[in-house]
Amino acid sequence: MTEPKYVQTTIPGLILIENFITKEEQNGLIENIEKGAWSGNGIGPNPEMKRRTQHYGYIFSYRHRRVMSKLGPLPEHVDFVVKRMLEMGILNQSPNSCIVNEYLPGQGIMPHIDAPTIFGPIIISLSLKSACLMKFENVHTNIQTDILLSPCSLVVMTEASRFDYKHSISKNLTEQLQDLTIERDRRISLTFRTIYSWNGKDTGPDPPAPTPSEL
Ligand SMILES: O=C(O)CCC(=O)C(=O)O
Ligand SMILES: [Fe+2]
Repeated sequence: MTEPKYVQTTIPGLILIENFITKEEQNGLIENIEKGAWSGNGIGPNPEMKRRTQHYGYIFSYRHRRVMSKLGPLPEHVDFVVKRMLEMGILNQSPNSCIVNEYLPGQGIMPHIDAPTIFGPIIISLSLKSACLMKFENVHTNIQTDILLSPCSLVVMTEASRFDYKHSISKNLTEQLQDLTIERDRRISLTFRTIYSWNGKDTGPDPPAPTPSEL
């Protein structure tokens, strides 16, 4: 089995681990995800989104920029991922939200900071299938840095990388990082977060609306 490997980056607070899961584990996850209910492309709860998503734990509305409802615990097929994150000390508490994103060739995500009023201080993304670049832009200096997200890798945004950098994924069909050329293909990611402004109550008060730049 290929061991998880920590990769050094120049972005403060960013943790990058290649081979966080094996190819077999990736295939098992994809098989389960394909059976799940996709939203987007006209289908609720996020019908306006071109990119398809699946929401585990809580339903998050991108249009309303808030958590809409609680679904329950994360599904069993992601348990081994959470267990490994806890064992490796990446988190000391299980996340209560996981959003699956599907990026077809030509799809990406605009530069944003995940809403700090809604989501906790650690944002984790597990990459499946196609590699892509994630661009980090320092909001104070505007300096941009590309990070390679290879299949089966885990990227963990903490501290400055989580709060002082916007992250984005381009729509480009081909990407270049030094000598490496990436032909973008279908990518699936699982983003693990802790939703803390929801207070664990379905009837709790709405979290404060974040400013557009926060999302
Ligand atoms: O697809 C990813 O790896 C990141 C997704 C993301 O940044 C988000 O949903 O906020
Ligand atoms: Fe994000």
